[in-house]
Amino acid sequence: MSYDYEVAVIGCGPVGATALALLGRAGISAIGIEREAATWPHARAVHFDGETLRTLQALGIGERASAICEPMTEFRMENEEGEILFELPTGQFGTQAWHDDLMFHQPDMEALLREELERHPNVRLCSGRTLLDFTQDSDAVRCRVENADGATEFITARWMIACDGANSPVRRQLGVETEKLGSDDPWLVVDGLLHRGPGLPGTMAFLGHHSRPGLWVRLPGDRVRMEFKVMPGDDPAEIVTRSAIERISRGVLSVTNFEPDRIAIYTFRARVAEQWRVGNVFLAGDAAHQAPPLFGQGLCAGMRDVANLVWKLKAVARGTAAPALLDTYQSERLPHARYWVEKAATMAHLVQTTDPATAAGRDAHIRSHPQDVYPPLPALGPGLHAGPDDPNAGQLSRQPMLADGTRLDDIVGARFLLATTADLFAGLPEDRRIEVEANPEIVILTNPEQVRELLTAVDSHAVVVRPDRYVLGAADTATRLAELLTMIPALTAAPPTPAAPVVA
Ligand SMILES: O=C(O)CCc1cccc(O)c1
Repeated sequence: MSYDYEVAVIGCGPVGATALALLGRAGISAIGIEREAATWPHARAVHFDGETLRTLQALGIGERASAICEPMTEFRMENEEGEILFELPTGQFGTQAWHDDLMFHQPDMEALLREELERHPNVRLCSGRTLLDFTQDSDAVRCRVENADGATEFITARWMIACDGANSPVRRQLGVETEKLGSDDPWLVVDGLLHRGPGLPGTMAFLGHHSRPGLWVRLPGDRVRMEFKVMPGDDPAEIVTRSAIERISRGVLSVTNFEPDRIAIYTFRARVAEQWRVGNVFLAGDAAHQAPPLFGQGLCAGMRDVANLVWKLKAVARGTAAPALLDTYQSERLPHARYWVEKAATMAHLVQTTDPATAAGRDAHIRSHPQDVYPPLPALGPGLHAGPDDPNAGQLSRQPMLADGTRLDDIVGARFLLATTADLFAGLPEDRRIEVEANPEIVILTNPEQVRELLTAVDSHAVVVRPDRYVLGAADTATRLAELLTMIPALTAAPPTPAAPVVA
């Protein structure tokens, strides 16, 4: 079977563009089909975590992305009376060798991603084209696409990644249902420039005001975002006026000091698609999961989706892994994303209570359990790792920053990493050692400066990390390490069988 491209990416917002850029780096031929002729001029997402920066680093744009972000400096929650219920430390370089929390203006970030796409001749972004429908068989997906001039054409691809948003036409055509995890609540989102006036302190505040719950977010430059719960009795036409915004922001966004560029009512939703893979079609980003913006994980989760998927597509396309590896996309990513959707829905429920007695109970609980506020990072669901018996398996690995300022991923690239003590590696059977050393998909590091932090984190003498930076497993004996290595597809895959794509 021949096809025009190995991958068709439907929808090229930040998640789709990242998928295309990762495919570009991986040398996989891909087309992006984007309905809009130009990128949206307004922000939707505003927050990346350190893991996302690591994905951008893998694209070679980590520093440039970081330069257009502002680190979060303070994250707190206050109640109706202005009492601070929790304040989380922010602003530090974390385990990913980037700031843990970074705020950005989405149009700037999308421009950077699109610029990156230009560098890859194997990927092509087609804007102003709409996927009308598609069919698939076991070999390929056939897309019927409408061009800007109204003409239709057919594009075939071995796989499709649908990054086509919360309303995902692809998900609908597949008949995939979504699981609802919280209530649907209308909120007013206000974005703009705060030219004069201090705004609220810090970068991120959950305003647990039972009279009108809200969020405060400071963005790079003069940009700010505030979100307010729409209350019973609000007049939808009045609530979006500048004087209403001055009133409900308690004067923070006043008519004279604040210039809005987006005022919209949107619905906080918590949803997870029940199936993320149907044949050769994969759902990613908002097509697969939607969370209220508490914890700012919506886009981060979408970036994780495509970071998880693309290295697997490459391995299967190049014959270094069996096609069954692609089944681990849903099994690993769905529970992980669901965790964040559930946590965000729970936090949204707590923040937006409008009953004073319930709010008082919430405040008392947070005062006595401040450590419960920020959820610990989840592990991947079952898949290509040694969990659940190995507590490190399926967890995000750390990224050491070396003494000369090099980030370790820049040495590892998009490969498996075996970080180990020299002694443990020497204990492997010789034929296994030679095989691992000869495999171009695996980097072996034994230099103590490079591996110390990784080994300390897993409290072991060896750790295997996947190309998406998740831990495959840790080992303390040569026998266990040899077992772990058998899980690396490139060491066990059958010989390649893929048909060569015909690049249009
Ligand atoms: O309101 C938004 O869109 C994001 C809010 C946000 C950003 C970063 C961290 C966080 O907890 C919430």
